[in-house]
Formats: sequence, structure tokens, C-alpha cells
Amino acid sequence: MLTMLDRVSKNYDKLKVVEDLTLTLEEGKIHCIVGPSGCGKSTILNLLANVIEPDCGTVNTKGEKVGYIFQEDRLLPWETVFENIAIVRKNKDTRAIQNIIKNVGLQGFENCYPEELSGGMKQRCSIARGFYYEASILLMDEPFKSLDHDLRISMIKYLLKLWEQTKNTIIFVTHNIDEALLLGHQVMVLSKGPTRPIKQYNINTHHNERDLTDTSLNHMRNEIINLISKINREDVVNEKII
Ligand SMILES: Nc1ncnc2c1ncn2[C@@H]1O[C@H](COP(=O)(O)OP(=O)(O)OP(=O)(O)O)[C@@H](O)[C@H]1O
Repeated sequence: MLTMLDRVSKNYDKLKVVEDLTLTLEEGKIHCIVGPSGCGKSTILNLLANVIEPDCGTVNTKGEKVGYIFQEDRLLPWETVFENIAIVRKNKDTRAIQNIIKNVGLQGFENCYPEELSGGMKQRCSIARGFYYEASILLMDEPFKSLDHDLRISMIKYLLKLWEQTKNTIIFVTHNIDEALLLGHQVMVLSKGPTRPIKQYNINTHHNERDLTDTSLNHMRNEIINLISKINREDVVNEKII
């Protein structure tokens, strides 16, 4: 277990987004974070990535290699698929890049430029780059938001295939509960700001055996949807339910 945030607070002027938040996560697992819009999910990722500084408290990821994958692919338009991936490491490991490209189904497209790829292919390239970086902690901020349902499902499969080989710690922010249930070893529901985890679900079923129509996952899904609606209606005001 790694205490990534230790009693951290972050305000934007008078807006208290994070207050005295401690976040301890199991390493080598996929942690999905869900919660109402604007509650502070991206702020938490930015703190973990050391992109922003906390007002007080400690962020314990400074000694870690932290990767960040965003909703937009953020590929360099003037570089090929291969070069866009290679760029994140000093020494080019051609075999490792080719292996990752194969794992995200982009073989044959190594020399294509981003403008020659579909949206889903670009995002696969961005995920491949994130994994090639060999981060011990990989932050993902709604990376599949702009994709349709079928593409999302195939992206989840690609992501899991890569994670199976690296077993790094992934913190994955999403508004899509199904995505969280298919990916996460843990799904954390956050309250409105100042945000804090109000409920945590652990999913022990192996990824290959997860079926959203299965009673327990379906039950969890309904509970999370109801909980987020309650938070949005403010029936649950920063109450710690865990
Ligand atoms: N740089 C900033 N300056 C001022 N306010 C900010 C800044 N970044 C975020 N905020 C505000 O802080 C709050 C939390 O924003 P954040 O983006 O972390 O939430 P989120 O949960 O990721 O939102 P969403 O689900 O809509 O993506 C919001 O009210 C937002 O407007």
C-alpha cells in the first residue's frame, strides 16, 4: 500500500477542492475513480502527477515514474506512430515498441502520421506511448470519453492486455460506471468538493470473467449510479460512508 496523498489540501482561490485528503492505494492494481462533475478528480490526478502543488500536506509520488494519459491523444502531428511512442524514453527499444504496437493492434501503421488514423487508433497510440514510458504509476483521465460503446470495450481489452504485462498502478478517472466495473480492482466514489472518497468497491473477479449482466456487478452498478445521483442531489454531503 502506498499513501500517495497525505493530508493534502488544494484550493483555487476561495474554492476548496481538496481538503485534508489522504489517499492510500494498493500498488500494482487498477483504481477507478468516479464522482460528480467538477468534484476534483482531475485535480487529484494533477496533484499525483506533481503538475500542481498542494497548499498543504504531502504528495508521495515524487520518487515514482508517473505517466499521464488524457482524453485527447496529445500525439505530435509531425511524428509517426512509432516515433510518437519512442519519444518518451531516452533509449529507443525497437523490440519493445513493436511489441506494444502489436498489443494495441496498430501493426502495419507504424509509419503513419496521426492525421492518417481514426480517433480510436490515435487513442490506442497514446495508450501505447503511456505504457512504453514504463511508469510505475499511470494516471488516466477519461481516456475513452470521446469513443463510442464498441470502441470503448475494445480499448478496455487493449488496456488490460498491456497492464497484464506491466502490472503497474493505474488510477483511472471516468464518468462511465461500466468502464470502471470492467477495469477496476477498486472503484472509488468521490463526494462533491472538498472531495473525499465516500464509498469504495473492491472487485475480485478476474477481468476475463467480468460480465456486467452478472448479479453482483449489476447490483454494484445500480448502487454507484444511485449514490452519484444522491451526491448530486446533496442527500449525501461529505458524509463518510466507507
Ligand atoms: N486551474 C484552476 N483554476 C480555478 N479553478 C479550477 C482550476 N482547475 C479546476 N478548477 C475548479 O476546481 C473544481 C474541480 O475541478 P476538476 O477539474 O478537478 O474536477 P473534475 O471532477 O475532474 O471535473 P469533471 O468531472 O467535470 O472533469 C471545479 O469547480 C473547477 O472549476
